[in-house]
Amino acid sequence: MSSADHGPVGEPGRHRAADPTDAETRYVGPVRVRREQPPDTRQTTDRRFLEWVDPRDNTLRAERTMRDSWRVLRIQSEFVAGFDAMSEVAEAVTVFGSSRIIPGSEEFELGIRLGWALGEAGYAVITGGGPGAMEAANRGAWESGTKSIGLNIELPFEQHLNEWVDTGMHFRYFFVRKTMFVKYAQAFVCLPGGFGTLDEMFEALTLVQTKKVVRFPIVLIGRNHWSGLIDWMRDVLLAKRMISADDLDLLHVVDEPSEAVEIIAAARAGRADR
Ligand SMILES: CC(C)=CCNc1ncnc2c1ncn2[C@@H]1O[C@H](COP(=O)(O)O)[C@@H](O)[C@H]1O
Repeated sequence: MSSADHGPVGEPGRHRAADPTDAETRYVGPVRVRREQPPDTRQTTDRRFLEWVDPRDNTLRAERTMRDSWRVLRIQSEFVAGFDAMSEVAEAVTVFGSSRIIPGSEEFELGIRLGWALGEAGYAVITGGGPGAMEAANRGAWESGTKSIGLNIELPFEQHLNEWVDTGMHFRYFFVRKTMFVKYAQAFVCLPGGFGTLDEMFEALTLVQTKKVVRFPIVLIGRNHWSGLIDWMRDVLLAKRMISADDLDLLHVVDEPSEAVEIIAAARAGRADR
């Protein structure tokens, strides 16, 4: 190869990464990218997808139309890869919970015990694959010997699948990943958590309330953490008739993993009686 293939010899900066092991590597979906300008780490696929474009600007509008068409294919491929990866999952429970709790804390231990109890009862455990409660539940699942699944998401900062995942996927689109959480699980268990956990809990709740999924228990573990929210639902939402009394029964609040497993097993028995 001539030096012309590499650009002018001696041009400042051109040959700095001569040792290929020095080049930084990142993944854009299935594509490995090296030797580039640092990516704008705030730019995730979801963010670009949801970004507003002024349709009165003809150039931008034409670009958006083309980009969105390609995007549909990428979204499709993410669904296909997800369906393939999950096709052998039999009975499973999805566990949500704070990404911020730390190993050694009481809540982390609770997550481990939950993953373990679900595994012992014969369920695979699905989580968001990240740190905190997700890692704890995956760890308990792994240690029990059951399938330990992590469905990770691209976020504006670097993401790792926790080390206790045996089947892992990395999604670019939030809504594709959310479909997987519901489609392959027979129940949701929420450990204490923040906005992400609440989002996942309310999504499940509306799916059950509108009967998009049936006989699908949603168990909240940690009375201390959840009781204020339940009280607010009763005192405000129910009092104003924005929900009905049965809607409150869709949430089971418990303290112990074994109670969660009992509720899930009872729903399984109900499904078997159908
Ligand atoms: C240290 C840190 C913030 C890492 C974030 N890394 C994450 N990786 C994977 N899933 C996540 C992450 N953060 C939030 N989630 C999703 O949102 C929920 C937790 O959100 P939160 O921490 O409660 O609001 C999890 O159940 C998970 O499905």
